[in-house]
Amino acid sequence: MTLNPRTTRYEFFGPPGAVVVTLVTTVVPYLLYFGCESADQCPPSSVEALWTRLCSLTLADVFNLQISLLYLGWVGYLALLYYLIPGNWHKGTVLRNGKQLEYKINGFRSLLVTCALAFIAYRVYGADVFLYISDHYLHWLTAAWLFATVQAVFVYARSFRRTSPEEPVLLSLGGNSTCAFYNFFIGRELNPRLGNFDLKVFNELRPGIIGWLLLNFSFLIKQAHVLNGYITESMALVFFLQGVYIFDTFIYEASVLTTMDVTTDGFGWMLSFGDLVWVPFIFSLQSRYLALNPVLLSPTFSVLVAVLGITGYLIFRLSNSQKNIFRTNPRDPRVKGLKYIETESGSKLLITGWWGMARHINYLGDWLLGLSWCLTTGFNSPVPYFYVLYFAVLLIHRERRDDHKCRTKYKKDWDRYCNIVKYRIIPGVY
Ligand SMILES: NC(=O)C1=CN([C@@H]2O[C@H](COP(=O)(O)OP(=O)(O)OC[C@H]3O[C@@H](n4cnc5c(N)ncnc54)[C@H](OP(=O)(O)O)[C@@H]3O)[C@@H](O)[C@H]2O)C=CC1
Ligand SMILES: CC(C)=CCC[C@@H](C)[C@H]1CC=C2C3=C(CC[C@@]21C)[C@@]1(C)CC[C@H](O)C(C)(C)[C@@H]1CC3
Repeated sequence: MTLNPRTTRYEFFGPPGAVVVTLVTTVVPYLLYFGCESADQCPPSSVEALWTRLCSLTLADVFNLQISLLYLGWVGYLALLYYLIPGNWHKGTVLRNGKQLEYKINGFRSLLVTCALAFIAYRVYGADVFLYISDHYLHWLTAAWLFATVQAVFVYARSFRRTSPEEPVLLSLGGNSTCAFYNFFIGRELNPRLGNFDLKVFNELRPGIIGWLLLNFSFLIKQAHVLNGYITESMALVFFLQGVYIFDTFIYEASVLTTMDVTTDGFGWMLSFGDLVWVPFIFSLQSRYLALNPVLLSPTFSVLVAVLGITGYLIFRLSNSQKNIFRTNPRDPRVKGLKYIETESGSKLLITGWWGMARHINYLGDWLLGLSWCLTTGFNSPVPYFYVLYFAVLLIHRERRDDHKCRTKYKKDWDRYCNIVKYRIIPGVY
C-alpha cells in the first residue's frame, strides 16, 4: 500500500467549502471588531451604520508596518525561548511510516518567562505598554493574518521538496486531494519541521495562546485606565477563568501531542490561521467587550458563573486526564476499577467513568467553560456570545470527524462501543 494515498473524502464540503471558510473566517474577526467598537455600538444600530463605518476605512486603519515587524519579533522571541529554555523530550504517536517524532516540552516555562517579562515591563514602563497592545488591536490582527497566510504558503510549497525515495514527505491523509487549494487549506504535510522544530505544535500552543493571555491583560489594563484604576468583578472573573484554561494548556502541554490536530490533520492555512488569528482574537472577545463596556454583575450571578466555569473546567480536565492515564497505564490505581472493551486493533476503549457517560464528554466540559466566559459579559449584547455558537459548531463537526476516524480504525468494535456508550457529547441528550 502506498504511504501517501489520494484523499477521497473531503471535509467542509470540499474545495468550494474551503474557499468559503477561508473568506468567512478571515472577515469574521474584523466584523466582530467593527460590530462592537464602543459601548453604544455593540452591535451597531443598523447594518447601514456598519457598512458606512466599513466604507470609511483606510489602509492605515487596518495595517501598520511597525506592528507587523513587532509581530514577527513576537514569534521570533517565542521560537528563541523554545531553543534556549531546557525541556524534556516526549515522543509523539507512531506515524504511518513507523516513525515517532520527538517534541521538546518547555511551553510552560516559556509562558512563565513571558509573564515575568510582562510584569517587569509593567513595573518599568507602566500601563502604556499594554494600552499600546489593546489600542492597536486591528493592526495586530492584520499582522497575525499576514504571518499565518505566508506561513501556510511556505509549508505548502515546502511539502513538495525533494527527498530520497526511501523517505518521502509524510502527507496528511486528508490533504492529498487533486485540488491544490483544498490541500493548501486543510494542510498537505502532516508534520512540517525545520530540523527538530515542529511548526504545527509550536503554532498550536505558543504565539496564539500566550498572545491571548497578553491581549486579555491589555484589555484588563484598558478597563482600569477607563475606570481610573479600578476593574470590575466581571473582568477579573473572565481573566481568571480564561487564565485557568491557558495555564492548563501548558501544564498538560504533552497531551496536545495526542490531539487530532497533531496526530491526523495536516498543517495548512486552517490551522495556521486558527492558531495565530482565531485563538487570540476570537477567544479574547469577552475581555475586549468588557474593556469597552464595564459590566456590573450581582454577587449571586458572579458566583453562579464561577461555579459553571469551574464545573466545565473540571469535566474537561478530569475526563482528558482519565483517558491519558488509562492509555498510558491501565493498571494505574486511579483508573483500575474502570470497565473497558478490547478491540481487534489492540487498543482498549473505556465504557465507564467519564468516557462511559458520553463519547466526548470532554467537549461538553470545554463548551460549558466557554459559556461561563460569555456569561461574564451579562446580557446587554449578543456579540460576546459569538464564541459559544462557533464553538458548538466546531465541536459537533469535530466529534463527527473523530467518529469517522474511530469507525474506520475499530470497525465493528466501534459499533459495539457506540451501543454501550450511546451519547455523543451530552449524556441523555445528544
Ligand atoms: N478550545 C478549543 O478551541 C478546542 C479545544 N479542543 C479540546 O481538545 C481536547 C482534545 O480533543 P480531540 O483531539 O478532539 O480528541 P479527544 O481528546 O476527545 O480524543 C479522541 C480520541 O480518543 C480515543 N478514544 C475515544 N473514545 C475513547 C474511549 N472510550 N476510551 C479510550 N480512548 C478513547 C480515540 O483515539 P484512539 O485512536 O487512540 O483510540 C479518539 O480518536 C478536547 O478536550 C477538546 O475539548 C479541541 C478543539 C478546539
Ligand atoms: C475554521 C476554523 C476557524 C478553524 C480553526 C480551528 C482552531 C481554532 C482550533 C482547532 C483545534 C484547536 C485546539 C485548540 C485551540 C483552537 C484550535 C487551534 C487548543 C490548543 C486550545 C487549548 C486546549 O487546552 C487544547 C490544547 C486542548 C486545544 C487543542 C485543539
